[in-house]
Amino acid sequence: MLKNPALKTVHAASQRYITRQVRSYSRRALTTLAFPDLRLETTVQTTTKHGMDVIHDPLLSKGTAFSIAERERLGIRGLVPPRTQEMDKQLQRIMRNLRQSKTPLEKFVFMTALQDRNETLYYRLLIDNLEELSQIIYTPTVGEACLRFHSIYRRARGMYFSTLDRGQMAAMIHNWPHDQVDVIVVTDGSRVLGLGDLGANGMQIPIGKLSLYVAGGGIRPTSILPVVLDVGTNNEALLNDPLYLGMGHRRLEGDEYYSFVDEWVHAIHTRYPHALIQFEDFKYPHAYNLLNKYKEKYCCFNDDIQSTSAVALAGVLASLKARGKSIDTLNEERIICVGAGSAGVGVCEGIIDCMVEQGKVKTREEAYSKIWMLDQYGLLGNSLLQDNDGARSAPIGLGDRSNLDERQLSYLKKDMKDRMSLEEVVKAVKPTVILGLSGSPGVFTEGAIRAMAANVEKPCIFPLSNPTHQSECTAEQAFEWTDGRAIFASGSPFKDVEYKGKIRKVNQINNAMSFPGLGLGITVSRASRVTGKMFLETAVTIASMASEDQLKQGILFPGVGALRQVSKEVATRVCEIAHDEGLARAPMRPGTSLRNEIEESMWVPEYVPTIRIDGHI
Ligand SMILES: O=C([O-])CC(=O)C(=O)O
Ligand SMILES: [Mg+2]
Repeated sequence: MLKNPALKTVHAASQRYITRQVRSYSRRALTTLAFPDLRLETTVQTTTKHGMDVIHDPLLSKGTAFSIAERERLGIRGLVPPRTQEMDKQLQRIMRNLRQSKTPLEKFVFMTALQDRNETLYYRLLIDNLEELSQIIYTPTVGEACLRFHSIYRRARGMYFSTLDRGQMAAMIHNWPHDQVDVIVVTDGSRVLGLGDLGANGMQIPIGKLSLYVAGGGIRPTSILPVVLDVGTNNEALLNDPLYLGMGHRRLEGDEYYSFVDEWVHAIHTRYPHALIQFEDFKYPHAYNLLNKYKEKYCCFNDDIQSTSAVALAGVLASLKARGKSIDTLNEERIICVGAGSAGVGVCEGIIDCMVEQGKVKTREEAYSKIWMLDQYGLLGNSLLQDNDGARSAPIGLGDRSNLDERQLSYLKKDMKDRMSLEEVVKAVKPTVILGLSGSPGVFTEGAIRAMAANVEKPCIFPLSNPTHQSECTAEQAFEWTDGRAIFASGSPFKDVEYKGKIRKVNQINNAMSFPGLGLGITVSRASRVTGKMFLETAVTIASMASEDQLKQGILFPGVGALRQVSKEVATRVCEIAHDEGLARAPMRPGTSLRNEIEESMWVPEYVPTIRIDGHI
């Protein structure tokens, strides 16, 4: 066992037993002068590396925090400044430097550099300042980092599978240095947030999502894998940019595209059969087609469709409570959804599933009748009733309803004119909730929101597109146009708003609230599939987290700062479901509660003594 390369030993161990106990070393070894920092019960990490290789490995490095004994053992004496600095001092220094960076993008580059040097410190900093720093390494700044990926690129992270690699993927996957991978986030960069096709620049999204898996869901940093499937890009600016780092051809489509993804999924499955695959930022309809193709065969889900849906549903359910209603009255809501892509359709399907599950609608069709969907041309309505006054109808050749698929057509309102504007639909429908998943900033117009507020006491206004500048309206607008009565939630963070002398609370409905906990539950239970029930219950769990007092103030659930607590609850529920549905492959440890098991399995960034293994101990 000691002959194994050290990291291999650590990674092959189960999620729970992250590092080995010193107990497994002989007492003789422990009494030697090389181990004065260890006691019998100390947890250690082991490595075969030595000298500069230890300092330059971000998974092993402690920067200035190596103890004298470690410096001796690892051959790094003299290679770092003499004073051993504890983590809290390092954190002070890093935070001071970070705050000196002027722009969010500079902060992003700073954080990436820290992650590349010392992952333990990076995650400690992130966990201690989640609210502030998630806005840098994740939405909204990650959007800007994707736009500039090819100019801020410094150091390799994650894996790229490109059209050059067809036929080679099953071999290539072995280039990844870790034997245990629990969570993979993969994108083809075709619809990055609300920013469109960014090709291989989309890599920052899987990296950012996985940082939240570690910081918010306690997944081990060695067990994550960010992936870009570079099938080309249709983004002209990138195609014409000589510094672009992705493939310089147009996107594969049709069979070529699907067989490319197929090869990758099979390659992944051969090396990492237990890993959870999260599909991220795939454009419509690829997102749905891939999900349908793989969800019954592999442990996978689509974040934009399913976890956005879970958090949006959680938001709507919590808003019912905030309006003094019971959460099982969802069928009484009138919901407008602006956006008919993967996120819009996904969110609405989650709401429909929940209405059906609550049993208050007789048929699925009845549930569809509670949601009015608009795309970029307006309401999905009856084109025979289309108003052809020119101003409102789309130019010839655009807005052709014949390309709507079955899923979108379920929302088509046969008794209403096609392409009605949002304001017209609001006046006709008197919605209680309005959802924005359009990627079109400003589509929640003043007229539409004022018309909504004229009919309901507490209008729920949820502009969910990301990043911030793609939001359908701002928090200030929502409160101003509703005379401060709105229950407001956005996809990207906004600050609370002072309106008429009172602070109005904003909420963030971002899938970040759900996927880390879901991934943790799947990892601990080793669930073989991700099911609809898991998402439904994730929503109900999140919706039950705000106190009565918070609900009264318009707070729907705790924010990103409380992500670890939220993840613990979500993971516990997901584990229970995995066991109930017969999908769990990890046995329950006798005598432990699921919640304890989840808690114990969450990785905590702290320095543990490092031991060099060279076969002599
Ligand atoms: O990344 C985010 O902030 C949420 C998300 O998945 C998206 O907007 O595509
Ligand atoms: Mg996404």
